[in-house]
Amino acid sequence: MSKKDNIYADQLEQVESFNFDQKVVEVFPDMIKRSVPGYTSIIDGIGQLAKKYAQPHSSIYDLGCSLGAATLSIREAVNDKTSKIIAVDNSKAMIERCTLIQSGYNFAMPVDVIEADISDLKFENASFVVLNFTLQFLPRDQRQTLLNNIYQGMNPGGALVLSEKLTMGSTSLDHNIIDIHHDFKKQNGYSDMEIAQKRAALENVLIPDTREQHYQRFVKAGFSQFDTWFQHYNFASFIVVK
Ligand SMILES: Nc1ncnc2c1ncn2[C@@H]1O[C@H](C[S@+](CC[C@H]([NH3+])C(=O)[O-])CC(=O)[O-])[C@@H](O)[C@H]1O
Ligand SMILES: O=C(O)C(=O)Cc1ccccc1
Repeated sequence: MSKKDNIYADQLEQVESFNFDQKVVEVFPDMIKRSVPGYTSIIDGIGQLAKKYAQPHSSIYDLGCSLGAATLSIREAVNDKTSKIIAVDNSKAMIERCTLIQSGYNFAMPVDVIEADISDLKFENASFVVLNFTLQFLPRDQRQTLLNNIYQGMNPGGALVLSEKLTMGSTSLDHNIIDIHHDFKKQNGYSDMEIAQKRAALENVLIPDTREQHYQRFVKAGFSQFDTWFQHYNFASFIVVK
């Protein structure tokens, strides 16, 4: 059972930039479910999509795996011991906890949990790649290269699932959707102060793109087929097929 997220519940003298440290690990399942509309549906959907796209004798990548929720969903949905999942995160605290969690399950598909920067990876024989709310934390100038690398290492017929917080640009629509997302967080028990302090912590850390920016990157990397398979407010998930 995950502890309740109260990281921003008290007024802080100075709000530091958000990072995935031990404090966040302890509350992460609670934090992400109360903060990301549709998170549980997306995790379930990733398992279903893996059933369609994961190939035997191939590698499946979960990039920015955190505690490995997507990895678990795939391992549960795809009962194949000939393929393997490589779950990667650059937070030591996340990787330690993720390793412990994954070892507690007895699914057929083996899993390697690795502490690394996803920008340093070389992809090989990939059939299914997951970036579930991770690309938004990568510096903007590294995003295209990562997608190119994934495309290069992907087998024909393979697929990428990319989930992201979107921006609608500097528009009144964007302002209204952000307001609605904050109302969602309030309904899930966060106070106005918690919402404001978390927002400040994420400034310049979580940098959202527009749907068009994502679509342009898919085309530039070489992908020909893609669509939005899920969206709840400004949180969307794309399926991108090679
Ligand atoms: N360059 C990087 N290299 C590796 N990991 C990174 C990098 N940058 C950020 N991360 C990692 O990406 C994860 C983002 S959380 C993903 C949720 C998960 N996918 C889930 O399905 O529950 C999303 C969120 O909290 O909004 C964190 O664990 C970071 O350490
Ligand atoms: O909390 C938010 O406002 C978010 O955008 C999502 C989120 C969830 C967990 C860690 C960082 C960001």
